[in-house]
Amino acid sequence: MGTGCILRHLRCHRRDRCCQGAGGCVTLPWDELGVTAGLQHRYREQEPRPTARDEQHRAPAVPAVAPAASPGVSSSWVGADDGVVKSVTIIGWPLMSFRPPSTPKPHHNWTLDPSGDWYYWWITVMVLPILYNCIVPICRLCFPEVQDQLPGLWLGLDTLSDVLYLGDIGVRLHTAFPEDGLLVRDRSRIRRRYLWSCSFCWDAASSAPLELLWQRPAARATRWLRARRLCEAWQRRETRAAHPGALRVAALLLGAVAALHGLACAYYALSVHLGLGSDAWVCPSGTGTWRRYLHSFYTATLLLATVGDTPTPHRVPELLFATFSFLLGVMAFATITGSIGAVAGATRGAWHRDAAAARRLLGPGELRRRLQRWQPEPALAAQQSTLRALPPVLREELAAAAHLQALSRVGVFQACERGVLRRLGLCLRPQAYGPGQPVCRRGHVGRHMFFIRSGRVAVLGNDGTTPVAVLGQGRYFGELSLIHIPGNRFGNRRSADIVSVGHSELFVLSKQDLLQVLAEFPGARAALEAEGRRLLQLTGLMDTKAEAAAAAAALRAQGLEEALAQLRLRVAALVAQLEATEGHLRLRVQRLEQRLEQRQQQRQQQRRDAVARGAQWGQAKGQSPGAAPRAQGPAGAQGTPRAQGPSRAARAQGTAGAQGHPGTGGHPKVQGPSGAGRALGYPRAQGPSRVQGPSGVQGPPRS
Ligand SMILES: Nc1ncnc2c1ncn2[C@@H]1O[C@@H]2COP(=O)(O)O[C@H]2[C@H]1O
Repeated sequence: MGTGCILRHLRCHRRDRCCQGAGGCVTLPWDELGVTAGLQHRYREQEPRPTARDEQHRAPAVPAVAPAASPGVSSSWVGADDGVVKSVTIIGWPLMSFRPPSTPKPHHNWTLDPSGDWYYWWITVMVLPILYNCIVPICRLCFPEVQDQLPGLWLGLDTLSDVLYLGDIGVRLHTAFPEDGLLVRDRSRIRRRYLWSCSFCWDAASSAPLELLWQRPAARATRWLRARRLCEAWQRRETRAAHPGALRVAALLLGAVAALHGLACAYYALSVHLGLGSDAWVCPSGTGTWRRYLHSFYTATLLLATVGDTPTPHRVPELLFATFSFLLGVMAFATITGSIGAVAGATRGAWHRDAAAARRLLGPGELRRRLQRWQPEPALAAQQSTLRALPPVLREELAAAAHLQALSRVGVFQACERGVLRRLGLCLRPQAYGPGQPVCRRGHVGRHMFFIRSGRVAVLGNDGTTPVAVLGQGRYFGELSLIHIPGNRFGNRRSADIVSVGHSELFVLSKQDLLQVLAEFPGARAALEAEGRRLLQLTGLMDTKAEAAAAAAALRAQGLEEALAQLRLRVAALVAQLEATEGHLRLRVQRLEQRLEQRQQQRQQQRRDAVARGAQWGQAKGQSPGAAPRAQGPAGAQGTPRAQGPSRAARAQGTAGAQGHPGTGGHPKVQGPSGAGRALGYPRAQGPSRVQGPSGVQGPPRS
C-alpha cells in the first residue's frame, strides 16, 4: 500500500465510510469477511489499469446494473465476524479503522478463538486433569494402600477432573474453527461440526462415568482417551514459546516418566501377584509404600532402558514381563532418538525463531493474531521453479499430472477431451491468495481467467462490499471479459469485484493462452460461451438489444460472405476460361505462322524457277544483245501472274491486312490484333481470316 493511500486512510480514519474510487480506499464488510483492510488495499492495484489501446476496445459504458444473486450459485456466506469495528495496528499505531456503513448491532456470540488467549489458557489448565488421570489412577490401582489412605482426596480430585472434562466439551462446543484461513463463529456450525466429528466420540467416551457401575480406580481408564488434548495443548504452548526446542525435550522427558511410572506400577502389581520378596526379581516386601514405589520405578527404568542390570527372571510371568519391557524399551529408545532429531531439525526451529521475532515486532493486536494464523505456501513456488528447470516434454507430462485432476473438476471442461486439459495444464500458473485479497477488480480490463484449485472466492456486488456469490473448489471465473460474448455490457472489462475469502489457491490462465486453446478446441469454446451467456442472463448483464443487433449483423455478414464466396468462384471460372482461350489462340497463331512460312518458301522457289526458265529461254533463242529480251517478270511473259508485284486490290488489302515486306524478301506481316486479340496481349495473333492470302505476298524483290 502506497503512502498516499495510508494518508488517505488516516484522513478518513473516523469516517463511517472510506473514500471510494480509483486509487482510493474501498470499504469492504470486513466484519463479514474477517479480512484486514490493509490486505485489501495492498492488492487492489494487482490488475493493471487499462491502457490506451484497451480504452479503444472498451465497452461503450460500464452500466450500473445490480447483479442479482444467481440462483445457480450458492450465495451463502460463512465466516461472519462479530460485526464490530476492525482496526489494523502496527507497533501501537492505529493505521486504519473501518466501520461498515450499516453495521448491525453487535450481539454477543460466545465463541472462543482457537488462537486466542482464552482458549490457550483453558487448554493449559486441561493439561492438569489429563495428566492426573494418566498418572494417579494406575498408581491407586496397583498400590491399594494409596487408594485406601486418602479416599476423600481422590474422590475430590476425581470429581474436579470430571467437571473439567465436561467443561472441556462445553468449550469445544463454543470454539470457532478456521475455514480457508477465516474463523467460523457461527455457533450452530461449530456445534454441528464438533458433534459430528471423531473428537466428540473420544471426548464422550473419556467422560463416561463408569465408576457408577464399577467403583474401582480402573474404571477411570477411559479418561486416558483425552490424552489427544494433551498433544494439542503442547503444540499451542510451542507456538508461544521462545524456546520450543526446550519445550519439546521437556515433553519427551515427561512422556518417558509417564511410561516408566506405568511400567513401575505394572511391575509392582506383578510382584504382588507373585508374592512380594518371593525371589530376587520381584519387589522386596517389608518396606514402606514410597520405598516400594521407588524400587519399582528403578527396576522399570532398568528394564525400559535395556541396561540389562536387573536380576535374572526365572518364572514365566517374570520372563514375559522382562521381555515385553525390553521390547518396549527398544521402541521407546527409537522414538526418543527420532524426537531428539526432530528437535534438532532446523526448519521448524527457524520458523519459530522468525515468528517469534515478528511477534515481538508487531506486539499484541489483530495483525499479530493474523500472522499466527498465516501459513506460507512454499509448495507453489517450489512447483514453479522445478517445472521451469525441466525439458518441455517432461514439463508437459508433469504439468498434466499435477493439474489434470484439478482441471477435470472444472464443470465446463468435464466433457472436454483430455487433449484440451493437457494443453490447458501446460499454460496454467498456480497462484495463492490470502484472506480478503482481491483477485479481479470491476471495470478493469480482463487479462486472465482463474480456476479455483482450493479455497473459496467471493463475487462482490455493485457496491463492492456485498458478496453475491461464493465460488468454491472446481469453479472458474474471469472468463466473461476474455471471450467475446455478443451483448455483454462490460465488453472486455471485469463485471465484478472478486476477493479471496480465505486462503485460496488458484490456477491463472492468460487471455492469449485461453484464446489459443479455444481456437484449437472449438467445442470447449462453445461450452464456455454458452456458460458465459447463461451467467450474463442470470446476472442481468446481457444487453438483449445489442445481442439481437449483433446476431442480425452476424447474419448479414454471413450472407455477404456467402455472396463473396460465390463471386470469387465465378471470377475463378472466368479466369480459367480466359486462360484456356488464350492457350488455344496461341496454338492457332503458331500453326498459321508455320503454314505461312511454308507457302512463302514455296513461292520463292517458284519465282527462282521462273527466273531460271526465262534465262534458259533467252539463251535458246540466241538473240542479239540489242534485241535481248528484258528480264521481265513472269507475268509479262509466261511467269505466273502471282509472282508479279501485288495488284492494286491486293495492295489495298495488304495495307489493311498482312503486307509483304519488300525489303525482307516479301515476308507477309501478320496483322496486329484488334479488339479481343489485343486485349489478350498478343499483338501478332490474328484470326486466320485476317491472315493475308497468297495475293498479299509481294512479288520478288527488285534486284
Ligand atoms: N453472479 C455471479 N456469479 C458467479 N460468477 C460471477 C458472477 N458475476 C460475475 N462473475 C464472475 O466474475 C468475473 C469477473 O470478471 P469477468 O467479468 O471477466 O468474469 C466474471 C465472472 O466469471
